[in-house]
Amino acid sequence: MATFECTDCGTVDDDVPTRCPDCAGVLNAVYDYDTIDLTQAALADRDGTWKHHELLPFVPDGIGEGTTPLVAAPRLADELGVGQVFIKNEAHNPTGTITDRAAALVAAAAERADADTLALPTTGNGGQSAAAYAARAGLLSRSFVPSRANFINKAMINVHGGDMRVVEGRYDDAREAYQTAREELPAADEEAWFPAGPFDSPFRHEGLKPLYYELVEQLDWTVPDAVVAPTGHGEAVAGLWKGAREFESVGLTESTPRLYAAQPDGCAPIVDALDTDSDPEPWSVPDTVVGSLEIPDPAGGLPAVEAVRASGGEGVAVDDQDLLDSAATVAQHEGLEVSIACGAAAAGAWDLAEEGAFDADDTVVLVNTGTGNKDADIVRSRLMSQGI
Ligand SMILES: N[C@@H](CCOP(=O)(O)O)C(=O)O
Repeated sequence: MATFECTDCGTVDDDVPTRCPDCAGVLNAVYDYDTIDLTQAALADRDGTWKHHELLPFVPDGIGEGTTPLVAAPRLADELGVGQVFIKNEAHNPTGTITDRAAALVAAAAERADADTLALPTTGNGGQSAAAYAARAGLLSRSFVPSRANFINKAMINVHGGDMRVVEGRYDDAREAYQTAREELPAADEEAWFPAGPFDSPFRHEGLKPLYYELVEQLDWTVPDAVVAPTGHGEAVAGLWKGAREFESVGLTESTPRLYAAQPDGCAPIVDALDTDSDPEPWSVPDTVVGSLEIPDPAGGLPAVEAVRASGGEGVAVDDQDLLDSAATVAQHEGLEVSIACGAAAAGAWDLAEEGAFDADDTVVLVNTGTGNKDADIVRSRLMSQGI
C-alpha cells in the first residue's frame, strides 16, 4: 500500500492527493519496502506493465500502455564504442508517447478522487495522452496547448473529444493560461478538475517507473550501465531513478544505472544545474525545435537533478541540428522512427561517448519517448536543407 510523502516538508497523506496539503510541495508515493516480497520467478509468471502491483498505489485498467520493446541497436553500439546499445521504444504506446504511462495512472487517480476532468498545461503529447485516457475513463479532458504544438497532438486531442485551448506562444504561455483558468474556477468546480500536469500529483512520475522495471527484465535481469533520457520536466528521469532505487530496495537488483539527462541547448535548465552544481533556475530565452522539451521552468527540475546526481550520471546539452541529424541517423542505421526528443538522447550519447563517459563494455539504453511520425516534417525539412 502506498502513502504519499511531501518531498519538501515530509508531510504524509494516505488519501488520493495532488500536491502537499501543507506546503503545496511535490508528493512521492512511498511503500514499506521491507514487507514487499517480489522475486524474479514470481514476476516471470505475470503479464503487463502494471504487474508490479506491490510497487504501485493502484492498478489502472489501461489501454495497452507500456510493455514496450527494448530494441538492440548494434550499429549505434559500434559507433559509440560500447558493448551494447538498446532503445526502449515508447513509440509503441497507444498514442505513441511515454506520457501514456503517466496518463493511465492519473486517470485512475482522478476517478478515485471523484473528479470529472483531467486538466493540464501541455506541450502536446501529455494533452493527447490525457484526452485518450480521459475518454476511456468517461472523464473530460481540458488541455492548454501552446500554438507551436505539434499538429497531430492538437488534432488527436480533438479526435478523443478533449477540450483544447490553444494559447498563442510557447509552453509557459499555456501554463499561465491554465493557472489563470484554475484560479477563476468557481469554488464548487475546483474538485472537479484533477490536475493532470507533470508533478501536479504523485501519479504521473509514479506511472513512468515501470519503464525501468521492464527494461531490467528485458535485459534478463541485468542492470544497464547507463540510461540516456530526453528531459523536459524531468518526469522520465525521476521515474527511472525511483524504479531503479525500488528494484534495489526490494532485492530484485543489486545496483543502479548511471542516468544521463539530455536537453536541447536552447532550453537546458536541468543540464545547466548539473553542470554548475546548483539548483535549476528558469531558462530565460527558451528556443529549440523540440517543443516537447522546451520547458524553461521544469516542474520536476530538482527531483530530476537529484536523481541524475545520485546515479553518478550527468547532463548533456545538444544543438538542434545535431539532434535532428541524430534522429535521422537512428532511422537510417537502426530502422527506428524516433521522436526528435530521442534525437537529443542519441546526440547526447555521441557527445558522452566522445568525452569518455562510457566504458568499452558498457550497456547503454536510450529512451525513445515517442513516435517519429509526429516530427516527420521537422526532420524532413532538415534533410532537405542539406540537399538530401
Ligand atoms: N515528455 C517528453 C519527454 C520526456 O520529458 P520529461 O518531461 O519526462 O522530462 C515528451 O513528450 O517527449
